[in-house]
Parts: sequence; C-alpha cells; structure tokens
Amino acid sequence: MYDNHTLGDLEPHIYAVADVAYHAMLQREKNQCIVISGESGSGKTQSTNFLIHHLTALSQKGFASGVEQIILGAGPVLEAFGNAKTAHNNNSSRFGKFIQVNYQESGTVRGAYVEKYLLEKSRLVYQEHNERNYHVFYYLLAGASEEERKAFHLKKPEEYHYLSQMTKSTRQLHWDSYCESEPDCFTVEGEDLKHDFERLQLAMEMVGFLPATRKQIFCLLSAILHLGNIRYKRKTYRDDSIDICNPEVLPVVSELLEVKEEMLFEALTTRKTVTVGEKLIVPYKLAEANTVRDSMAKSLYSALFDWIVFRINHALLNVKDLVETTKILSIGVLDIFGFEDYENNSFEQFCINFANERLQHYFNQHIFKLEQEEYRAEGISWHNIDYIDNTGCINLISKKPTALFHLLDEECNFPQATNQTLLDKFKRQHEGNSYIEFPAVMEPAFIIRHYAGKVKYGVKDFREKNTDHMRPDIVALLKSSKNAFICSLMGIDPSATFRWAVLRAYFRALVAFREAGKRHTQKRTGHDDAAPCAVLKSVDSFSFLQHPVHQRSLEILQRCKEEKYSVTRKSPRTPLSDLQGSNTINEKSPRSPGLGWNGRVGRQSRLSSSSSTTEEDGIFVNSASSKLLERAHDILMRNKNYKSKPVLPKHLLNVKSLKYLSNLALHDRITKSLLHLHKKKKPPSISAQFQASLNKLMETLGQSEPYFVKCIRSNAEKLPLRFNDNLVLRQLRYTGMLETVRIRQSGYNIKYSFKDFVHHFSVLLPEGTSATKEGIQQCLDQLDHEPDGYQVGKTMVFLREAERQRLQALLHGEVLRRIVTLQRRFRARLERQQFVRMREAAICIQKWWRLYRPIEEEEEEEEDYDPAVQEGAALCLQTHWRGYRERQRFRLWREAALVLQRAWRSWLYRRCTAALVIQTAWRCHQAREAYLRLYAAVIQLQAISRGYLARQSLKDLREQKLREEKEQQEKLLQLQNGQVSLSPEEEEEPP
Ligand SMILES: Nc1ncnc2c1ncn2[C@@H]1O[C@H](COP(=O)(O)OP(=O)(O)OP(=O)(O)O)[C@@H](O)[C@H]1O
Repeated sequence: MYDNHTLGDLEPHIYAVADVAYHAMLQREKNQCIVISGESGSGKTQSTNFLIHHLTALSQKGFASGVEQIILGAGPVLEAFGNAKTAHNNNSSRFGKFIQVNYQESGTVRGAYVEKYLLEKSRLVYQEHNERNYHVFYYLLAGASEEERKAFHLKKPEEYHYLSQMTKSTRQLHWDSYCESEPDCFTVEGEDLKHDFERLQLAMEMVGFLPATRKQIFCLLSAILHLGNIRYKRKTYRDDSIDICNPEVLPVVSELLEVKEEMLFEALTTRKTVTVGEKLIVPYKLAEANTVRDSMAKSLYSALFDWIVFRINHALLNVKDLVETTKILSIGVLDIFGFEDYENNSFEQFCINFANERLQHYFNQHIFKLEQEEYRAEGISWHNIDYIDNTGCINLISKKPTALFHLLDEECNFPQATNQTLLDKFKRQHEGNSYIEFPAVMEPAFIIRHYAGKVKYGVKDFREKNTDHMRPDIVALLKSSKNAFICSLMGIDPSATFRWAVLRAYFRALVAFREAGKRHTQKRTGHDDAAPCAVLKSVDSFSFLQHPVHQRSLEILQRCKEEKYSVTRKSPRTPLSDLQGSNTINEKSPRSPGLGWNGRVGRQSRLSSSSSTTEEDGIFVNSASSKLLERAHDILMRNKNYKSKPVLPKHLLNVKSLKYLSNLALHDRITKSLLHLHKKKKPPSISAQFQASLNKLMETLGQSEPYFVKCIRSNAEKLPLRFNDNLVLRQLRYTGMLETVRIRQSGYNIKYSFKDFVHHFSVLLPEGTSATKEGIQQCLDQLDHEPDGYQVGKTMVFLREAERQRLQALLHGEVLRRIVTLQRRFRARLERQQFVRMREAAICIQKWWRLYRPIEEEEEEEEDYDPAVQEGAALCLQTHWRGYRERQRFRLWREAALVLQRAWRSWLYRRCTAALVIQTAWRCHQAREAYLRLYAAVIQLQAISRGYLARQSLKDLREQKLREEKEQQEKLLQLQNGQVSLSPEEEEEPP
C-alpha cells in the first residue's frame, strides 16, 4: 500500500514507519531508532511486535533465516516470563526492552541485541486484586503432561500461595485460609493456557533452548512456587524463634533445587552472623523469615529472567560482532513499560513513571526544544510554541545531590532509618517544590506531578525494594546446589561460570571413562556383576551423533516436519508468533510435552540429579534427549552418504562470546548485585542501576535518528471497538500531541544546508547559482513560491512540508521534461541517420539510372518501345541494389572476421607464449633433473672409487705387513739354525 508513497501521504501505519526507518538506514547509513510510548495497555508491545516482524520481513528474501527466526521466537519467550495480567492490560509488560536489530550493508539482518530494564520482581510474591503473576506459571500448570506434573511436583494454581492472592476477598484474607477462598482470575477470557504452553515450548526451541534446558527452567519455576508455600509459626508465645508449619514442603523444594534439606531449613529460619571473630546463629523473627523466603524466590526468578535474556542475546550474536570493528547499521525499537497510576503505587511505579518522564523529555527535546533553538540560532522569524517541559520533574527525581533517588539511597545506608524518616527527608528537602505534594492527612505517601498527571506513591517498602539483596546464607545455599544450572544462575560472571562448567564436565567425563574402562575389564575377565548396559549407554552417549551439532540440525528437521501441522487460533492477545505469517514457525507441536520423538513417553521426563549435572546449559552431551538421538541415529544411518560437517552450532557457548555479552550488559547488574554480597564495596542500589541503564539508553537514542510512535489507549475497560473521547483527549494533551501537530504545521521541519540545497535542486536553479544566502533567496523568489512556505537562515534553508512537496514535484516535472527532450533528440538523430542513408542510396540509384537513360533513349530512337529493354533496366537496378546490400553485408562480415582474427591471433599469441613458458620451464626442469642425476652419479662414483682405493691401500698394507712378518720369521729360523749371524748393529738392538 505504501509503495511509491512517502510517509504522510497516506494514513499512518506501523509498517510504514518500519519501512521508512529501514530505507533511511540504508540510504543515509545512519542508525535509526523507533521510540514507542504510551500508557499501560495502549498497544506498545503489539506495535513493537508488528515492527520487528516487518523489519525482519523487509530484510529477508524468502524463508526466515536462523537469526530472524530467533528474533521472532524471542518475543513470545520474553512475554511469557516478563508479562502478566494487570488492572490495565491482560498482557502487561512488567519490564522494559530495547531490541536492536543489526543489519549488514546489503540490508539483510545480521544479528540483534535485547536490552531489558527493571523486571517487576514484587509481582512474583504479591499481586493486587484482579491481577496475576507472570504468565509462564499458569502456562506450566495448565500445559504440563502427567509425567512432568509428577517430576516437577506440580499442583493446581489455587494451591500455590504466590498464585492465589488475587481472590475476591483478598484484602481481608489470611494466608492460612487462602485455600478455601474463591479464585477469580486464573485464566483470562479467550486464553488457552495449554496451547500457550505448547507455543512457549516451540518459541523456546526456536531461540535455542534444548529440551533439557527447558526442563531445568520449569523445574526452577516449580521450586519457586513451592518455596512460596512455606509457612512459618512461632515456636512458643514467649520465644521469638520460629518453625516451619508445613515441613512437608521442604523435601520438595530441596529436591527441585537439589540442595540439602537441612541446609535449606537452616537458611530459611536462621541467620549466620560473625561478631568479633565468632560465628553466631540467630533465629529469624516471623516477619524477617517471610521476607527472606520471598527475597529468595524473587532473586531466583530475576536471575532466571536475566539468564534467559542472556541466552537469547547469545543466540542472536553474530560471530562477526566478536572480531569486526566495523560500524554496524541498526534499527532499535524501544518498548518500555507505559505510564502507570494504580490504586496503590509503589517503588516500581515510581521507577516506571520516571522512565516515562525521561522518554517524554527526549521527545520534547527533539520536537520542540532543539527545533526552536535552531530557528533562533539561524535568525529566522518564529513565534515560540509552548509545550509542557518536564525538566523540573526529572530534576526533582534524579538531579544530584538532593533528588528523591539520592535521598532514598542515603536513607538506605542508615541502619536506623525507616520509610517514615525517608518521607520526612523528602518533605524537609522539597517542601515548596511544585512537582511534589504531600497528602494533608498523615498518610505515608507523596504525590508527584508527572507530565501525565498526578500520581500518589506509598513509601511502604521503598527502602527495602531499593536494596533488595539476597542474604549471603541463601546465596551460599544455592551455590551448593548439585544442579549446575542453579549454580550458574548464582554466578556473577558468566564466562567464569562457563569455565567452571567446562572443568567440571571434563573431570566428570574422565571419571565416567575410567569407570567404563574398569567395568569393561571386569566383563572381559568374567566378573560382570555391575550393570553393563548402563556403561554402554553412557559410552554410547558420547557418540558423534549426540554432538550438539546434530541435535540442533535434528531440531530444525523436526520443525520442518511439524510445519505441516499449522494451527491458527484467535486470541484477544496476539503475541508475535501469531503475526508471523508464512515466514515463521507458528505450529502446534504434534507431540505432547514429555513424549519422545516416536510418541513414547521419554526417559527424560524423569528428573535425576545425575542427568541434570551433565546437561547444563545445553553445552554438553544431553542424555535427556536420548529419544531424539535415537531418532537421529535412525535418520542418519538411513542416509548412507551422510558426512558430518565440522560446523559448530551457533548457540554453543564460548568464553569470548560470553565476555563480549557480559561487557555489553555491564551497566545492568541489578540481579548480580543482589547476589554479590561478600565484596567489601556495597553494590549500587536498584534505583542507581536503573538510572545508569536509562542513561545508557538515552546515549544510544542520542546517536540515532529517532521516530516516535505514540500509542493511545482507547478505553479503560480493555474492550475492543470502544472509544472513550475524554480518555483519548487527556492522553493527546499530556503527551504534547496537540503542540506537536502545531509545530509540524507551522514549523519548518525540512532543513537543507546551502550546499545540499543547491546540489539537490540544481536542476531547478539557474546555472551557476552560488550556495549563499543571497543566491538561494533570489532563486527561491524567482520560483514564485508561497512566501511563508520557506525561510533562508544563516547557514540553512528551512522548508515547510507542503513547500518541500511542491519543490519536489517541480523537480520531478523538470527532470521528466529533460528526459523527454533528450529522448526526442536521440530519436531525431536516429531517424536522420536512417534518412541520410536512404538518400545516399537513392542518389546512387539515380546516378546509375541517369547513366543508363541516355543509352536507352538512343536505342528507343532506333526501334520502338521494347518490354525486354524495360526488363533489362529493372534487372540492372536490382543488380545494383543487391550489389549495394551485399557490399554492406560484406563490410559487416569483414569487420566481424577482422575482430575474430584479432582475437584468434591474440589467443594464439597468448597460447604460444604460454607454451614457450611451459617448454622453457619443462626444459629447465629436465636439465635440472639430468644435472641432479649426473651429480648424484658422480658423487656415487667418487664414493665407490674412494672406497676401492682405500680397500686397495689397505690390502697393500696388509700384504706388506704379512711379507715383513714372513721375512722376520724366516730370519729368526735361520738365526736359530745358525745359518746367518747378526750384524753388530742388530745385536745391539733386539728385534
Ligand atoms: N494493533 C492492535 N490491534 C488489536 N489489538 C490491539 C492492538 N494494539 C493493542 N491491542 C490490544 O491491547 C492490548 C494491550 O496492548 P499491549 O500489551 O501492546 O499494551 P502496552 O502498551 O504494551 O501495555 P504495557 O505497558 O502494560 O505493557 C493487547 O493485548 C490487545 O488486546
């Protein structure tokens, strides 16, 4: 619909925004960002989903590639874990997110990065009336198979304290009687929880969570729910020490978390402190114990959410991001929690509304402040448009040193301080500030005048929520878990955790191999009392088929198969996966969860500590997916041509990528700091970290070209097709939309530097127009335009949108006119050429005709008209004409032949040269070979002759020696016989 139309021509559409941002990014090579804002329930998340879907669709050629599928799959996963039903919205995002889609220069998606902001943790342990906990709990409880229910010890939602607080009579209700109360909103109208669970599993698979990892996650969720069911009681009336009312829950939690039951009991009921070198164990008071339990649950869930975001980011990471330093083009989409004003507002609403204030400020800056300042600086005539500037409110909340956040941090550092002293401090410091009020009645609350209206915040739990740290005893307990997944959640540095995991896996593999070896020898020697099949199975599990590469490819295989079973379903809440059309996998899995590949109940359904330790993070071999592997084996063995490719799957962790991602999320240490209690330095408060992440967000937005999408809630009753005029008008007013429309109408939103203007409209301007104020002013005056449609500043030309469109239309018309003129000239030239050739031919014919005519006339005088003569003349004409055509053809042929000859000769020349080079090289090679052979022969000959000579001389020497010995013996014999006598010299010298 928007093809060949500029934004603004037609009705606004979210796809058009995505389209404009995408093309602007490619044309201007600049990062773009789309900021979506609005009240809770106004449609920000839906718009984000539409945008992301369209942004990925724009870049892909056909079927969604891996990274696009992961981007699309990430939405439902994040929504399941981070969204919940609230009073304003059945699918309210309880965290903020900034999705940055990275592109290659060609415009194809290269990767993405998801940044999350402040998950609302308090929702996990407490929900207001008519609200719900995070969706994933309800999905799990409704969708888990019988096998899984048993393995995870799942109950009904109403049997969990953390899920059953939104009962009708919730405010009067005591925990002891919660089971008898009537639940009123475990399901939302039109919701199919079972189907949602299946879809969640599929989305998790799409983003690379293996079945074993999914199981770990669900197991942890169940542990959190059971943890919430732990109830305390005082041991005696006089004593402060406490006990657990329902100790039967402890073994379940300890089994699910794989920690020792005694340690869990100790951590939940007592505190260990060290005073003057002595370790003290102090029992918790009743209220403290409840806080510790809830804090443990919240921190576990928050760590899990962070881990999920981290793993999604890892799957979305492009290998090139790690090595390349080249600039990436990107489009960021910001979907942050909407402005909130509930009956009871607390610390979370305070942070959320502060984030909205910052975004509104960013919007004001771009639309009003910077714009009007530029007009002033350029010296153009302009009547200022007033807008609601919220700088004062932002300063009140965050400006150092006396802003509310800083006072809150100060009070968190005083052990004696309370929330009441905090409120007193607020009063003392800001009494008289127009942005803050205090209720007349003695109510522990304060009221902030936000840009969107006044909101009353209760100070209850402000300090606790700002420093919501988990106790070191609890951290130590969870770190002692045998389950590597739980340990990894508690790890501060993912790369360090990964290194440990590798080390642990190495030693486990070593031990396993040794054991296998021992059993094998025992078997051979006949002492086979141990179960050999277990060994065989464990050895088998190291087979090449079970490498994650194959697991991944088989998962893809399975998905391709499952595409046939597409299921469409209408729901009032339509998450991303439902909007993906044919490009994404939006299918209902034919196998029920817990079933193996062949439909049989999978072994993996059983929970075992041994399997969980080897299955951590999906890094290592995964015995839980053995059914999948059996199936893999079948498929691969059937395909005889199968060759394993040495390609590693993208989602495999490595230290480099982990470090890269941890650095990216360095500012967001909210969960980590909760666990990081042993360091001397105090971790930053939640508000400080939230401000840091908002500052980083503003920095990112500042480096991009922004687009603003303002969502408007049409009614407060969550009803379709209902339009509440007053509600809509209120939103239009406070978001500054009316002023925005005015500034867009009367402002000059199109700006060109003089140089750019002359370059862009050079076709319309007279030749030699200089890029100066006077030159441009003169040209624009000549162009006969509306005088208030444009203004020429000191360095820039300012145009209204209507004026730009008029100029653009003129430019378009002029360019078209010139194109037509050029076409006309070319056509005339071609026609003329043809005409000249024809005329030459005619002249030639005439010449020959005239030569022929006198002869004919002479003959005519001699004899009367003869048809044979006419025929001869025609033949003559034809002959000449053919001759002329043949000559033309001959010329063409000759030229072609010449070109061919030239090419042939050059080819021959090149071939000859190549042959000569080869011959020379070959001869050189042969000569060298011959020389080497000769040289070797000479050396051999020399060696032989030297050997011969040496042997000869040795022989001579030996013969001479023998001769001498013989002579001596003969002489001796003669001497003995007296045949000879010794000479006087010989007598002196004995022989
Ligand atoms: N374009 C749309 N078409 C149909 N329904 C929509 C659309 N946008 C929003 N809705 C309806 O409004 C509900 C609220 O939308 P959404 O969850 O996007 O609000 P939100 O602004 O993100 O709220 P929050 O800030 O609480 O997360 C959706 O569940 C859906 O029912």
